[in-house]
Amino acid sequence: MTTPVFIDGAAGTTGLEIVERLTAHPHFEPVVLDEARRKDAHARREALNDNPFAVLCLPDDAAREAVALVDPASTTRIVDASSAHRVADGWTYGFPEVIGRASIAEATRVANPGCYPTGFIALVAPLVRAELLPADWPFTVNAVSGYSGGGKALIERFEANPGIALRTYGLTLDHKHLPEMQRHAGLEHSVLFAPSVVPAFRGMLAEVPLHLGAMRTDPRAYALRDALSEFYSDSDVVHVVQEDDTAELLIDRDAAPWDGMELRVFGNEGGWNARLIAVLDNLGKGASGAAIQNLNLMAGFPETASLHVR
Ligand SMILES: NC(=O)C1=CN([C@@H]2O[C@H](COP(=O)(O)OP(=O)(O)OC[C@H]3O[C@@H](n4cnc5c(N)ncnc54)[C@H](OP(=O)(O)O)[C@@H]3O)[C@@H](O)[C@H]2O)C=CC1
Ligand SMILES: CC(=O)N[C@@H](CCC(=O)OP(=O)(O)O)C(=O)O
Repeated sequence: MTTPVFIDGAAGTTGLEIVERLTAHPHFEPVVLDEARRKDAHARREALNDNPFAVLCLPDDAAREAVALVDPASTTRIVDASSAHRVADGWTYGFPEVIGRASIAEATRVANPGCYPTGFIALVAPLVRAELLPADWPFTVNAVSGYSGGGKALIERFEANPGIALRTYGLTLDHKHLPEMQRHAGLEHSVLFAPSVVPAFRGMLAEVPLHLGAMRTDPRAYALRDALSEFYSDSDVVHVVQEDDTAELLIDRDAAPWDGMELRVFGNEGGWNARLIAVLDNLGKGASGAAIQNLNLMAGFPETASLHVR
């Protein structure tokens, strides 16, 4: 006996990966609408109300519309992969390691984190909570994503233009991920965010460079690594790399799907300056993998069932 999960937006980039993971899942089965009905409001309303779980893999406006289609008396529990509800009242932020697994387990409305915020919040939230980094610090995050991060439109653009070697964007400094980064990392100020896209299908590096010597909390790089390591010690998804002597980090053009995340802390001699770097798959822990992890916790199944964790 498997538990049905309706995927609204199953034909999209994130939706397809969720269907793939749920098809291989021992306890869930994906429910999708056929091509003729996948945007039909009546068919979607029925599927949204008649299944115990629904995952929204839609643009923000369509995700809000989907939530409005759910009858207030319906028992359907929702995971929204869009950015529509990540700082909204009544929604639980779907980052089990940071928010707490119990909060996800009992939630009826879960907002999946954005891919870039997943890396940033994973690095910064535990260190701010431990008062190693000041909550009022002017944080910067530099990040690189595979082009699937922009959904079908950006995939088409990159695949039609193989000459693009790098695209930096967010140049108006008002990226839609700023509110969730500030809120869920527990910061007093908005983050300065510099995202770029490279010609690899999937993959992501999110980096927070820090002048530790200028902070009143006066931490050292090794202390940050130790604190992160302790914080994630019970996670089978997030892994903190110890004693890091890696000279470079690469994004592969043809990487396989991956639902884990690695956190790395590099420091100069003396540990006065640091580069905190999260390595993840924008479509894995940054989207579909996180959605499955949240569904597993909500349904009481093993947290990593059907996840690609190594
Ligand atoms: N790609 C990523 O790495 C990540 C994406 N997300 C979020 O997940 C959501 C989906 O993104 P992504 O999969 O990349 O986007 P895509 O553009 O690849 O897919 C979106 C899908 O939604 C469908 N759709 C649009 N409007 C409706 C509607 N009214 N009813 C039913 N279906 C509709 C689209 O249909 P059609 O095929 O006809 O266009 C498309 O299939 C977005 O909110 C995105 O921000 C979150 C984290 C990471
Ligand atoms: C490369 C690229 O375009 N990335 C997307 C974010 C992808 C993601 O995290 O999705 P959400 O917006 O739902 O959070 C962007 O910058 O808007």
